[in-house]
Amino acid sequence: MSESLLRMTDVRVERGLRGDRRQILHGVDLTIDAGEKVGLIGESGSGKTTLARTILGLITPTAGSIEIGGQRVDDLPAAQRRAHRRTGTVQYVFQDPLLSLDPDIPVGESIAEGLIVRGGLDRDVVRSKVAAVLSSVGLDADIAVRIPAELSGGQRQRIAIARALVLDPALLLLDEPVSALDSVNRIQILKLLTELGHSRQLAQLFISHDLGAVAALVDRIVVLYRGNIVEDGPTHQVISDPQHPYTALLVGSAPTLSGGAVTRERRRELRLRLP
Ligand SMILES: Nc1ncnc2c1ncn2[C@@H]1O[C@H](COP(=O)(O)OP(=O)(O)OP(=O)(O)O)[C@@H](O)[C@H]1O
Repeated sequence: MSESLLRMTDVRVERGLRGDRRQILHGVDLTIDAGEKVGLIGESGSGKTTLARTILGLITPTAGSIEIGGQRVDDLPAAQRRAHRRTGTVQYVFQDPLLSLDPDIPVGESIAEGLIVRGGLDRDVVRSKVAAVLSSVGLDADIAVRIPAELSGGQRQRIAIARALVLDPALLLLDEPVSALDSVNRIQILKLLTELGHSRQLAQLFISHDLGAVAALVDRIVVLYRGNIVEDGPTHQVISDPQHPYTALLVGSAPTLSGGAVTRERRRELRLRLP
C-alpha cells in the first residue's frame, strides 16, 4: 500500500479558555494520498477551519496523531514545528485573497516571502522563481511590482495561489477558493487548479459548505458534522448512496446533484433523524 501524504488518526481538538473548554473535533480519521482531490464538506461551525488549522500545525490536538509524508508532526516541539511549517509542504489558500496579501507591498514580494523566510536562496533565484510561478498561474512577470488594490479579484486569487505554490507544496488546503469571484473567474480559477493538480501531482482539499459546488471537482467527499466525520467515500458513491442522514440532506438540498428528486417531506424526515 502506498504511504499517505496526510494521515490523521483519532484527532481530537479542544478550544476555548480554561473553565470553558469545548471539544470541537471528536476523533477525526482522515487520510489524503499524493495528488488526490478531496472535498471537505460541512455546515458553518462543523469544524472545517479548525481541522484545516490543525493540519497546518497551528492548533495542537489534545489527542490522536498527524503524519505528513510519513513523519509524525503533531508532537514536535514548537521550534521544530515552525521549521516543518516553513518547508511549505502544506499550504492554505483563503476564500478572500486579500487575507494573505499585504495591501501595501508589491505582490511579487508577498509571493517571495515564504522563500525568503525558508532561506538559502540568492535574490536572483528568488526573483526567477517568482516569475516562473506567476507564469504557471497564467500571469505576466511584470505584475509582480503592483500592489493588490491594482489587481482584479481573479488576478488576486491567482497571486494567492502563486504565493502558496512557490513553496512547492504537496497539499493545498483551499477554503472556498472561488466563492468570492464572479462566474467567469470562478471557472478559470477552477480550471487552473485542475491543471496544477495534474502537472504538479498536487493533492487538494477543497473546503466548503456547498456539496453541489465541490462534487464535480473532487475524487472523494468527506463530510464533517459537528466535529465528526460522518461520511468518507468516492464522490459518485457518496452522492448516489449517502450513508448518513446529514449527507443525504446535503445531496437532497443541492439541485445540481439531486435534480429535485428529494422531496421536501423526505428532507424533513432526514432532518429528524439527525443526532
Ligand atoms: N478559539 C476558539 N475558541 C472557542 N471556540 C472556538 C474557537 N475556534 C472555533 N471555535 C468553535 O468551534 C466550532 C467550529 O468552528 P470552525 O471555525 O472550525 O467551523 P467551520 O466549519 O470552519 O465554520 P465556518 O464555515 O463558519 O467557517 C464553532 O462552534 C466555533 O465557535
